[in-house]
Amino acid sequence: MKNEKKRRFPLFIDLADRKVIVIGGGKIAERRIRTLLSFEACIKVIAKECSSDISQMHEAGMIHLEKRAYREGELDDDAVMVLAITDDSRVNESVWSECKRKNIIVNVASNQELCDFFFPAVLLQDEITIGVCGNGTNHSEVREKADLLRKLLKEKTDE
Ligand SMILES: C[C@@]1(CC(=O)O)c2cc3[nH]c(cc4nc(cc5[nH]c(cc(n2)[C@H]1CCC(=O)O)[C@@](C)(CC(=O)O)[C@@H]5CCC(=O)O)C(CC(=O)O)=C4CCC(=O)O)c(CCC(=O)O)c3CC(=O)O
Ligand SMILES: NC(=O)C1=CN([C@@H]2O[C@H](COP(=O)(O)OP(=O)(O)OC[C@H]3O[C@@H](n4cnc5c(N)ncnc54)[C@H](O)[C@@H]3O)[C@@H](O)[C@H]2O)C=CC1
Repeated sequence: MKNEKKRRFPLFIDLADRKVIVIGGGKIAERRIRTLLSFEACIKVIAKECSSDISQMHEAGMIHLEKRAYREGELDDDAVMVLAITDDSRVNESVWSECKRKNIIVNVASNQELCDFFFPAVLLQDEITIGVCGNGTNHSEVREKADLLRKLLKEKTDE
């Protein structure tokens, strides 16, 4: 089966108080940090520049932010996962190499081949968590389906 046709198996992990490192502080990083905060992860962000919302999260004590470039070799061994989300694919690839050496699970937003796991669209309702993920061929469709499910769940709750 060709790689792009492969289905991805959903795993549900306890992230409470566990260290997740995010390299990059732009649009995608912000969206994913918001999601991770719902799971009480201990989030460390390393980014040259970052969105004002990410700065505010740091000031409010919700995350730990280091505003600087990623330094090869710096990733903490006790991280449960690392997200490489800079707009420089070479930087993302060097984050990937370090994670491989240190056996840390890594997601590289710019390269599906370098993802140990994929970041799903996440829907939360009471005690239920729903993760939506495609096979990597149509990201917009994943977003549309997730939004449709969000709408349906909201309608059910409002009934
Ligand atoms: C494979 C995956 C790997 C990973 O885990 O990173 C990946 C990869 C890539 N996405 C790209 C683009 C877009 N992604 C979105 C949206 C989402 N993408 C998400 C996940 C994933 N994206 C992983 C599994 C996805 C799957 O199953 O298909 C979601 C679910 C979660 C999240 O991101 O939070 C989120 C919906 C969130 C929600 O609704 O809640 C949109 C639409 C939008 O933003 O409106 C666009 C623009 C439209 C387009 O380009 O199609 C690019 C090209 C980048 C470039 O060209 O620079 C790559 C790189 C590549 O394909 O190699
Ligand atoms: N998987 C997905 O859903 C999607 C993935 N992407 C990928 O994610 C990447 C990031 O997208 P956006 O967040 O929109 O980009 P952006 O331009 O908003 O943010 C990039 C961030 O990377 C930081 N950065 C750059 N070099 C750095 C370094 N050496 N060390 C630390 N931080 C550094 C910048 O300071 C900035 O905070 C895109 O280039 C693309 O490859 C883009 C769209 C969707």
